[in-house]
Amino acid sequence: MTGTDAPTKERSAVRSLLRLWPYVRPVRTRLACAAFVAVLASCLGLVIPLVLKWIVDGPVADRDPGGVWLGALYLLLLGLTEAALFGLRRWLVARPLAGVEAAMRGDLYRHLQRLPVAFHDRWPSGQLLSRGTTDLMLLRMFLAFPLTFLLVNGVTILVGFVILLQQQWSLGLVLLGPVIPLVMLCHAFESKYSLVARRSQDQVGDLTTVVEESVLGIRVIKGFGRHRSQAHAFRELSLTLRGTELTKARLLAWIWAVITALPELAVGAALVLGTVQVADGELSAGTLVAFLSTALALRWPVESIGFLLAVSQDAATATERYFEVMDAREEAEGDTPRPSTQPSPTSLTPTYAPPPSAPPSVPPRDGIFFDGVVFRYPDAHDDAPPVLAHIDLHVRPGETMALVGATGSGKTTLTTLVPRLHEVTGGRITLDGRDITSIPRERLRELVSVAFEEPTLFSASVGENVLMGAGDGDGEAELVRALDTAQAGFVHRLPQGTATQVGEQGLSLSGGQRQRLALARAVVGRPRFLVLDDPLSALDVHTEALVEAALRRVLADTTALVVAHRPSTVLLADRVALLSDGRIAAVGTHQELLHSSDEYAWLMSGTGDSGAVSKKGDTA
Ligand SMILES: Nc1ncnc2c1ncn2[C@@H]1O[C@H](COP(=O)(O)OP(=O)(O)OP(=O)(O)O)[C@@H](O)[C@H]1O
Repeated sequence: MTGTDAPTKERSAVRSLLRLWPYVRPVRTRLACAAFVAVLASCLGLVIPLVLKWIVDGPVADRDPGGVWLGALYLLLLGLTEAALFGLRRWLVARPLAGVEAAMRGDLYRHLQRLPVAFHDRWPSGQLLSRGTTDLMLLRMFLAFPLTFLLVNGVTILVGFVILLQQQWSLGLVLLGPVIPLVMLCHAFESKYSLVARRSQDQVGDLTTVVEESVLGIRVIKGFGRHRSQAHAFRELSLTLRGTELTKARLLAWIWAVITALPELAVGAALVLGTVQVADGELSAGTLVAFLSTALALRWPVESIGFLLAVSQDAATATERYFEVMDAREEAEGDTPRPSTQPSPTSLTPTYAPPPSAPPSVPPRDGIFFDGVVFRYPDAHDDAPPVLAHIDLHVRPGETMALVGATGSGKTTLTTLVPRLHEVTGGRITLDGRDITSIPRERLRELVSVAFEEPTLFSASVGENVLMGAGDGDGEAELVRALDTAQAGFVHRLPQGTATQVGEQGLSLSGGQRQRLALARAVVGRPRFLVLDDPLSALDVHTEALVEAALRRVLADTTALVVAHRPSTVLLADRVALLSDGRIAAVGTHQELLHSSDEYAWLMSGTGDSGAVSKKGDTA
């Protein structure tokens, strides 16, 4: 989701904001108290003109200095009480609302961790970041200020008009004149502003994505001298955002001007009419002073409505964006369709029909068993053939199977299906005879350990990074063994050994060092099944040979599927499977395949053109 595919139709701000109720519910008493205190403070402000009327018509008219001093004292007390009440309101809301924001952020983070990989493939990370930061901050501000003040100002305006009509109903009616045009204009403003608010918040997300990519890819940018083009992309987006913000400001200026001007005109008309009435002796001077003071006291509550509506729209948009992520379905245990017996949603319409996958008729076997596995990425085009068209493969218990295939043939994709990072579209995978969809995910991911070609390290110590793959009881001894297997002895030469912090994505380590730590993480828990995606690609031949020797010992009691590009990695394996055109084209030992498969021989020789060979239609 980016700014470009944001909803463009009108939506109800109130309905969006009501979705916040479950988070606001626990602090509702405090919020209600704060609102009550604010209404009290605001209405106290309306008593000030009445005291003024008493001073003008009483002590001033009677030339009584003592009375004037008493009036001034009342005014001072009223002002101080009003200020104290507003302070109390702020104290009442500050802590609970920080809690609401933290709870929402916590839920968002937890949910993001549980969303399937397919979701993260689709969503730019900047969009997710901006929802967890800017949008939630907007919501906290909305709950702290505009929500209360929409209520407070509404009540103040209502009470104010009752006082005005009581003081002099004809002048009060003059002030009520602009209400209907103002309501219509506010409605028009809201519908326009909501669209621009959505656009602006999505653009903040896009901008965050560019900044994040620029920081993470700083080496590529510098290496290719791409600062200018990257800066240009950033400037373009930031200018677009600036344009959107200016549109927001223009709309706000327009509604603010209208909301200020119309009541001012009405107050002007009431002043003229009131002066005539005082001159005719129909109205006391004190009443006119009180009337105009009340009208002026209502200026801020009326004028702020434009601003409050705008902030409420921003908050409604932020709520909508927050729940777009929260509504995405998490990885659930038993929700996997059984595509081998039912058609998948995508397979109902495509013009390309994958070969019919036979129902899983073969009895489940021990080890890792791929039975007629079909896979298509959820966002793939309907016409595109599935990445994996029909995979039948059996990795026997304790066996190490190398997976070889041309670039883009689907090797990585196949490895992600075993720990259910993606769900199969058809067929099934069993581990020791048990369908992986019937194994609780947490258990499945304890059974299956993975290491990917692109190793990710977290901002934590080396030890913590490696032990992420360990069971609860594993400690120092397991860590040392895993580091030894992965030939990661270099960590002992780091400044604080295994306690050394490695930076974001392990930036302070070399590619090969990071790969060895990722490998150590994969083997530390002595997993029953191991899935390695070309785990030795960044190592020099000598280190690779050492890692292989150590891995062979680990792999002896583990069932492993290892993606391999190089003969040296293939030699780790008992057998090799060749993946071609979405199927397993051949299975055998390295030597057997070298003789029986041209494509395999070509892939291992590292020369020639893959397309030419793969078109030869190698068979098993
Ligand atoms: N998240 C994704 N969404 C859609 N298509 C994808 C996605 N990831 C990979 N693909 C496509 O699936 C195909 C197989 O990709 P995969 O990464 O599995 O190949 P591979 O055999 O591991 O390649 P390599 O040897 O280069 O690592 C490619 O055509 C790729 O474009």
